[in-house]
Amino acid sequence: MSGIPRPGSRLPQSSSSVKRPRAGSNDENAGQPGLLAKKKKMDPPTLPLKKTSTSNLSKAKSMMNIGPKSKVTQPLGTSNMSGRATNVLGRRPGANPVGGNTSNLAPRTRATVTTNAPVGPGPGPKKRPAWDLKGRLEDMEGLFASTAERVSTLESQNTQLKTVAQEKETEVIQNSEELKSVAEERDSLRKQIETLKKELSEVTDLKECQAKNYRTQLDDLEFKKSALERKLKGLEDELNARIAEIGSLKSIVAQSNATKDCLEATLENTKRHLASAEDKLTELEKLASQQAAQIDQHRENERAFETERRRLHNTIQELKGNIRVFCRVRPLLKGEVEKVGPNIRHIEFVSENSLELKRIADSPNESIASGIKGKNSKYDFEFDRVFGPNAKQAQVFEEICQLVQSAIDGYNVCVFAYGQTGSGKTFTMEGGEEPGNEGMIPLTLDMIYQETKKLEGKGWTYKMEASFLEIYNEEIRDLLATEKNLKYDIKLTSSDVKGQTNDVYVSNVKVVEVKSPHQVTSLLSLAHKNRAIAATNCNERSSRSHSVFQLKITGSNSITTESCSGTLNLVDLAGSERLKDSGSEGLRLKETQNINKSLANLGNVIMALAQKDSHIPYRNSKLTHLLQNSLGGNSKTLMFVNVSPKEDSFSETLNSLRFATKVNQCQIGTATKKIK
Ligand SMILES: Nc1ncnc2c1ncn2[C@@H]1O[C@H](COP(=O)(O)OP(=O)(O)OP(=O)(O)O)[C@@H](O)[C@H]1O
Repeated sequence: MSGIPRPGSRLPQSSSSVKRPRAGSNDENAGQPGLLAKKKKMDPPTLPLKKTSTSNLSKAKSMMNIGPKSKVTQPLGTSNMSGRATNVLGRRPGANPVGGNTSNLAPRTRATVTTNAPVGPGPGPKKRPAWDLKGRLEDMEGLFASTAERVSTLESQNTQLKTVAQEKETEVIQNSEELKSVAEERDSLRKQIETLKKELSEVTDLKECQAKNYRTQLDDLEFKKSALERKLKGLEDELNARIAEIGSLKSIVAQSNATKDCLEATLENTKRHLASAEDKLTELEKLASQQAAQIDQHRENERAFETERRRLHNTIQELKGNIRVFCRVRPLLKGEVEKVGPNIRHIEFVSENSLELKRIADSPNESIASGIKGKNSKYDFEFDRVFGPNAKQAQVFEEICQLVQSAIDGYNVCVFAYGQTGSGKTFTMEGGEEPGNEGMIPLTLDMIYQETKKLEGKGWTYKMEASFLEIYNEEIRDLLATEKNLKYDIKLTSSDVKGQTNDVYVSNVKVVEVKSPHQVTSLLSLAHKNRAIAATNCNERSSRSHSVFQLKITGSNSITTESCSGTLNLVDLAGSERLKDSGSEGLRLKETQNINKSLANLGNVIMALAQKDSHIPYRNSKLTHLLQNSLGGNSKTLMFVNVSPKEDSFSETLNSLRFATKVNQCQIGTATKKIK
């Protein structure tokens, strides 16, 4: 900056003391390189001006001869060196500018002159005496002339200075404008700084907020990272396991490859064998077709053998007699053993088909029935088979299975169980409750199923239809009935084209097709239930009625076109005790009379058949009427005579055995097979 002080600023001590702003100083322009640069551009013309101004001032001083010892209190054109605020021309603010008005200057100069103060440099002219007016005038004129000269010089200097001042003023104006623009710029910069600070604080807040978010996110990410690390660990473990698995699989693959090679070799070998086997197969097929023809021939023969077997079987049965009698003595029951001991003293089992009934002298409670010999008397009986108390159900069934075979072959078969109450009839026919004690009915069904299954291979198909009846007081009841109050009548139906009335059937009776042997169990339990409903005591009821289980077996052969039909009757007769011994009266008397009548009629029918009577009294009782087709020429009959082992039943046992003997002595014609 030039030596011209800014308005309001301190006047510098000397030109040399004028401080230039340095970069990095505290001057307000410091740090504004743009402005400094501007100033630097402006400075070069200012610096010479300063020198010029200083030298001009010195010149002016010397021209005015103003020295330090001058008594002029306000020397013109000098600067106030005391440091008080003056303008560049040494004037104080408000003083007249130097050279601005010479008329103002003159009086002052004159005033100065009047003070006789030495003017100009040097020792000055010698003081003239007061009287030397001329000299003093000359001095005054010389002084005036020099003063005028100096005034003109000063005026020219003043003009110069004015120019300079104008320039400076212009410069000052420029500078002040510049300064203003700089200040404005500074203000705007300050505003910008404020704005920036505000923005900075906002940004800082934002950053903090973001940082917080980032920290939260970082925490989340840390958590996820640890979770992922754990997962990674798990995956690594799994990977290791997989790698191990792959290793083992590789070894398996290697083994498999080895096996595959081996198998391929085997395959090749097998192919060779196959080729030879195919050749053999062709031979075998030839052989097989030959054998198939042979098998057909064998089957044909077998069917012929089967027919022949049936014929021979029937012949054997005929030879054995169409009525056969088996005697079965049941074991002593637990309570009976406790009373009389384990031994059956009065029955001796002589052989497989004979027994001896002895009257024991000390036998308790035994009344002597009519026709019974005295004490210690013996009665021998012979039957087709005698079973002792140890005979098992299966053993008994073995003997009757021939008859069951006959029923399958198309014969009508009738199996009776005859004997006094409690002698074991129901046990024999239906069986006991324990497994292995199944009676003739379930065992028969089992056998029929097995046999018909075998016969399927020979072209036979069979159908089994069962019904279960009870004859109580000469009335028929259906033990399988699901409906009540139905009327049951015995009827005959024509079974052939000639219109002969052969088949006996009961109206309204329920006929159930039996498709499995197990079904018989449910049929037997239904029959028991229906019996229990009919009487408060089932056992009592069962001993007072005849029960008839009928199984109609029909078969047809698709190869031979044969067909057959047989009916198997398994009859559990009512107790055969004598009327006078039972002491019956009322309903019981009627029951006993009916039982005895029907049993007697059964005997009569058998006798009539044996004697070949023209009239067979089937219709005299419901039982014989119902069994008409199963008693006679075209049927086979087996009677079980069941015997109680109790000594006090001696008379009843004797009667039963006598009745059975009579039946056993009968020869009832020749059985005929119902084959179409
Ligand atoms: N062979 C046997 N082995 C073992 N127990 C038998 C045998 N026979 C019969 N019983 C038993 O003797 C008792 C009488 O038999 P069951 O009821 O069969 O006689 P029942 O002649 O049918 O009599 P009811 O005329 O009263 O019907 C039953 O408890 C039965 O279990």
